[in-house]
Amino acid sequence: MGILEVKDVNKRFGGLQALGNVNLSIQENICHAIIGPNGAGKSTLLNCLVGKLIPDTGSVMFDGQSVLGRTPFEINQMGISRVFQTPEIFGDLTVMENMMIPLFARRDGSFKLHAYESVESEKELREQAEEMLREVNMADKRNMHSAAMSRGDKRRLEMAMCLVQKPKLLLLDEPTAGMARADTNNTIDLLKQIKDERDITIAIIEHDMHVVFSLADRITVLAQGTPLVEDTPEKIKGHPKVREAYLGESA
Ligand SMILES: Nc1ncnc2c1ncn2[C@@H]1O[C@H](COP(=O)(O)OP(=O)(O)OP(=O)(O)O)[C@@H](O)[C@H]1O
Repeated sequence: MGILEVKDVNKRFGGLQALGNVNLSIQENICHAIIGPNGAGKSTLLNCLVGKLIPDTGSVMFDGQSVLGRTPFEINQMGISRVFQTPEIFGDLTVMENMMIPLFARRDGSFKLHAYESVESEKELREQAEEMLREVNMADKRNMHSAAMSRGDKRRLEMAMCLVQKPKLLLLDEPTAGMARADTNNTIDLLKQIKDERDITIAIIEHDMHVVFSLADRITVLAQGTPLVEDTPEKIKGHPKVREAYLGESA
């Protein structure tokens, strides 16, 4: 039994079957990549996991509980954090101010920036933010305005904002999209470090095969809304069905 269990999920957009009978089991504490050609249904699947879309049929269980019918905020509170293609940070705020947002949200149960009662004081939260920034090598940038940072640093900050919530499952939606090679390699190194040092499960959608093969322990190939094959990176590399789905070669 995986930490995330997707069973018989279907999702239609009008006449288009975006997901058809998707079954997926993601095991705890591994990195599981979901790859597939454009339009395969990867983002639709991810959106079904975080409450942004509701499947027409099927079930999505996380850590033994159904995520269906819950809001994205409730799913986040269950322990699922998502990093988007475009970093979702507040450019007008400093790195430290950005870090405090998810911590206040977790403490107060919403994005209220001023709460009267608290279990954890602001000082404790700041210490947690500082510790997290040290872990991702951003402590020296704590007072920097986020808008002024490189794309790689913005991504690093967004990951720190997710990780400080101590998620059990981190969902990454093309984390290196649009990055220069150096920033991509830094992001790979950061994710390897996160994998090695934390009890965390990572699910990643990614087009860059260098990133996928550097990080993934298991790979599911999605084609036309249905999982085609799931295996280790070594087996996936030479799989005839994968070559067919990507390159139009006959198996
Ligand atoms: N909100 C929507 N309304 C209508 N059709 C949609 C919607 N979202 C996605 N689709 C369609 O569903 C199919 C799957 O799209 P999805 O974005 O999940 O694919 P993807 O594998 O993530 O693609 P890419 O790699 O290009 O991001 C596509 O044909 C897409 O056009």
